[in-house]
Amino acid sequence: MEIRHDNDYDLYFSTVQAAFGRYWPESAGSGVLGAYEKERSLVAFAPDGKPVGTAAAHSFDLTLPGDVLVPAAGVTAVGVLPTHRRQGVLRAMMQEQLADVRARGEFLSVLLCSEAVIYRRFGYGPATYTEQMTVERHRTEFAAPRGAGVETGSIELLRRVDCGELLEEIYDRYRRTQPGALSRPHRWWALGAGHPPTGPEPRYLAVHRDTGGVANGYASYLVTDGTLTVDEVIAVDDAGFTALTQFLLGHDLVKKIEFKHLPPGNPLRWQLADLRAAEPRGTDWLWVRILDVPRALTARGWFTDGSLVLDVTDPFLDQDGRYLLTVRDGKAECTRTDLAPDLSLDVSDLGSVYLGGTLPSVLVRAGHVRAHHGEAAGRADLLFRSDRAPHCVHWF
Ligand SMILES: CC(=O)SCCNC(=O)CCNC(=O)[C@H](O)C(C)(C)COP(=O)(O)OP(=O)(O)OC[C@H]1O[C@@H](n2cnc3c(N)ncnc32)[C@H](O)[C@@H]1OP(=O)(O)O
Repeated sequence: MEIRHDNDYDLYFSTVQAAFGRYWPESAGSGVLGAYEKERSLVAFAPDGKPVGTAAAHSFDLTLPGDVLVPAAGVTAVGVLPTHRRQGVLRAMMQEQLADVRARGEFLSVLLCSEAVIYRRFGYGPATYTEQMTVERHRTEFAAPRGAGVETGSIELLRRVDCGELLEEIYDRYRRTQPGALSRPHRWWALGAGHPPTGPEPRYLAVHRDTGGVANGYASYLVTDGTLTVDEVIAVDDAGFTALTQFLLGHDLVKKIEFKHLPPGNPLRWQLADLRAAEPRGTDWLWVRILDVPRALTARGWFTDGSLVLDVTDPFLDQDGRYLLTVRDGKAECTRTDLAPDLSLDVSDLGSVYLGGTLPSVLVRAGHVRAHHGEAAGRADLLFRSDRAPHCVHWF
């Protein structure tokens, strides 16, 4: 099998379509597939020269805990023709792609997976989670606010087509302080790539402005058949989030409001008079693959002093290693060590805990991670925590 880089769009696009068995309406050069980066598109060819698989990557910035922005490969469009599955095509493409990511100097790769059983073997672990929430209109009464978050700004209603670059600017401010968020390059907005509100589908946009008139949040929504569906609520602070959710929940002539993407730990349920009116349903979202343990661990911000010895296995890249992680005053050092380990874990589990969205102790209790003494899991929980729950709304 041969894997070629730098493929023409038509070859790449037609192979992705065949692998997924779909005809997407988007024509060449538009939508999420149009956002492809030629030099990062891989196509696998069978010995007879037929293209049988694809894997591509977008160049994103990922926000780490501590408001640190780092480049990350956003893996996408992975597919193998149904006639050539379970013959190692994906495995070969993953090897090639991770080597390419590393050659570019990136130490993180991220993806959204179609099935949760595929990517752990390649070193990816679920690292951010997202919540859906449905609230019936007649149960949307807010509890009387007492403290912070009381809103005095304003909301303007716009159509998607009238927003210009306003959403892009708000999103960019928001994602810089939200761990787990990905950049949405300008090209994506221009191409209408990704899910609403990036895409061209008709949407209403509630844009929030603070008391000084500065736009600092938006919510994208549409009403169909009595349901108001909210694609995303993006706000740079809690006051904006509260004002936008209050606006959406107060919409007349709808039976229910469905939030598709809320960050774990958001305050909405607690703001309703009826706590049970909004039961969250969670799912995994962004999966993280660490390619260079010391670089990854020293890049993020830390919030508790301490140290841990981590025995990390990485069978896919054949690069096991034992590391001493020492955190002082928000900064980490990470060096190879021969000291006895506190935790033994696969690199996919390190990816899961990296952004602070998965507790190491849960992975210990699940039997994924081995704790070598009674204090190890608790110490890891404290150390890996983030300043806020990681969340990613970007679809790619
Ligand atoms: C980031 C994204 O783009 S997510 C989108 C992923 N793509 C899809 O879901 C499209 C439909 N599916 C496909 O195209 C293919 O089935 C793929 C890409 C998922 C797998 O491609 P294949 O070439 O068949 O995988 P390959 O033969 O290399 O298998 C590698 C390993 O993964 C396992 N595996 C692959 N796909 C699956 C699956 N869907 N479920 C469970 N195990 C799987 C194989 O059994 C094999 O296991 P092993 O490590 O024990 O040997």
